[in-house]
Amino acid sequence: MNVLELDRITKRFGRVTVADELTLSVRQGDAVGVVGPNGAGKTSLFGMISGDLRPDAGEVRFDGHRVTLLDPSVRCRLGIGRTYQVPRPFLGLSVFENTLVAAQQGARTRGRASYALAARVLGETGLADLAGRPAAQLGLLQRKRLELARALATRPKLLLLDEVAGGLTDPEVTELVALITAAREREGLAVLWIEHVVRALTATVDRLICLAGGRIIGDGGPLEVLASPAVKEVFLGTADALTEAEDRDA
Ligand SMILES: Nc1ncnc2c1ncn2[C@@H]1O[C@H](COP(=O)(O)OP(=O)(O)OP(=O)(O)O)[C@@H](O)[C@H]1O
Repeated sequence: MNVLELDRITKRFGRVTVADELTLSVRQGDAVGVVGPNGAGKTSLFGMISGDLRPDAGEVRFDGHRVTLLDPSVRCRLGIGRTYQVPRPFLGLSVFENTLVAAQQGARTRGRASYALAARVLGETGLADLAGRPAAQLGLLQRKRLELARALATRPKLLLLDEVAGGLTDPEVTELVALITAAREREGLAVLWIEHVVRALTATVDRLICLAGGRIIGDGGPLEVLASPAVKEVFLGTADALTEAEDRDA
């Protein structure tokens, strides 16, 4: 069953087209990577799924609902959780409080249930020992973990990850991949993951799409998509980086 359907969505900013009659389906439990050169429209695509951005035309359907015109908070309660490229915790709140807000507002839990959910997610994301620390005092990996914890605490059916591996060391990427894989296995959630760290994607996803100019120019198994001439062409300057990542993973 499809959890997400984008039906010919179009979005333009002046002369820049970030989605050009883009059609995409994601099935329940799928893990789909999203790559594309800078400015391809990846983050805008997430915005139209999460509700931060409205398409000019086309429809977004989630879990049987037409959500195209719904606010982000409503979509979140329906089961769309997302992380942002630049983590957005409430800096004045502790790690636990940040996660609790997500459990209450996103998953609509109350009282003891919300405390239990927040505590469980902090355990799963390796943040339990930092529960009382103000978010402002966290390092990069810990902020990324908190971003993930906040998204998971909304109990999503679809998790949108926007470059959660960027800026991390190799062992940190491995830890993050394990964490995301475990969350998928436990919750059966679908994942859409924008990532420049291709190694993280190839280790996690079953399917990769490549965006360029607001269109999908590659869709299929990760290695097959990365090897396609159309995808290599749009990456020109970074083609070597992609090949190196493939070689490392082989
Ligand atoms: N709110 C906005 N107003 C005007 N232009 C925008 C807006 N949001 C995005 N754009 C433009 O749309 C294009 C696509 O941006 P988007 O962030 O979706 O790309 P991306 O594929 O996520 O890029 P990156 O890999 O660099 O994060 C860019 O040229 C960007 O400048």
